[in-house]
Amino acid sequence: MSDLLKVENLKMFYHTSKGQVKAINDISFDMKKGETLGIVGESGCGKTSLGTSLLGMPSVPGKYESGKIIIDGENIIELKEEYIRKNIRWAKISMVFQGAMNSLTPVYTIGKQMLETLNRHVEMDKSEALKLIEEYLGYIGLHSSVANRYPHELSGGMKQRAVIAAALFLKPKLIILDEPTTALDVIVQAQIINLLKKLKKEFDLSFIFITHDLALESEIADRVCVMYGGKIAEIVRNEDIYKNAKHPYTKRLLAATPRLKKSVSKLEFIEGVPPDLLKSHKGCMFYERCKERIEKCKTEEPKIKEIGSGHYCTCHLIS
Ligand SMILES: Nc1ncnc2c1ncn2[C@@H]1O[C@H](COP(=O)(O)OP(=O)(O)OP(=O)(O)O)[C@@H](O)[C@H]1O
Repeated sequence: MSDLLKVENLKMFYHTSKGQVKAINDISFDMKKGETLGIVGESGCGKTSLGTSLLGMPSVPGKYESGKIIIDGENIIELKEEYIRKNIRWAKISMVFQGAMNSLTPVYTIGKQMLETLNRHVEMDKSEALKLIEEYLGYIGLHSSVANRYPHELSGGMKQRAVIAAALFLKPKLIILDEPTTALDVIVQAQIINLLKKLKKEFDLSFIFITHDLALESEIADRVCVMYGGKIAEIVRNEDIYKNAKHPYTKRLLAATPRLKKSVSKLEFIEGVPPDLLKSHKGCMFYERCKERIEKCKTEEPKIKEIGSGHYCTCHLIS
């Protein structure tokens, strides 16, 4: 598989009145075409910030500090907003935002809202656009009449399908899905996961799947990227995560995840709180909460290392 995305030493900070929030702090990884990369981590570790950064639109007051985001040979960070809007966003990389299905405007029909999304990115006459919308509703398993209905007339699963369809319009290569199944019941959650798997095959897609649910990642991801405090703690192949995760934080997250196939006498939790990203940190971000820490972890920041095929870890204890 060839490279689809390469992220090198990416830093994106929010410049707030209280100081800089180091939400993305020196992150590097790459993705192959056709790959699904899961991004997991506790609330506030930078998952959404990574998604919006990759899309070329960190939310205000976020700014790229350094690094590269290379998609199809172009470094998004160096490109002008107008060029990104016309040639990259939605055309090569699109995003289903967290809670998108709940931000559908209640007073417009689904068709009108899809039409607006389409018009924002491509010039097309109305009848052509409506035909395309019908076609895409079909891909995601909804009847074309859904275009004439209002959001309150649809179930959560149907609304989520509609926002996924809008992300597909320009046939991007990579779709970032931010918590796409949160707030849906488990049956609908499974339907959406199956739909994504089907679309992936049909459209030859790659996904970045953001969630705090490790069990869900094991259903869809090829590799799982565990984030902590604006950094990558570990990237591990899905099939290895339960038997070969190495980073103390990944191991603690796994111990805190309910399992169907294995009995767990007691679900653990991770004592302490995630680091304040407004503060400067010297050593490892996980130092305060790590049960395996050594002296070096307090003062020296660990670097990310490849420790196996496609397996990366940022920990002094692992070589
Ligand atoms: N627009 C913003 N302005 C200032 N700080 C922000 C902004 N957006 C996010 N942050 C901060 O950046 C850090 C990373 O936030 P982010 O939303 O990326 O985390 P997350 O892992 O996606 O969290 P969640 O799982 O709760 O969605 C947090 O400390 C958050 O408070």
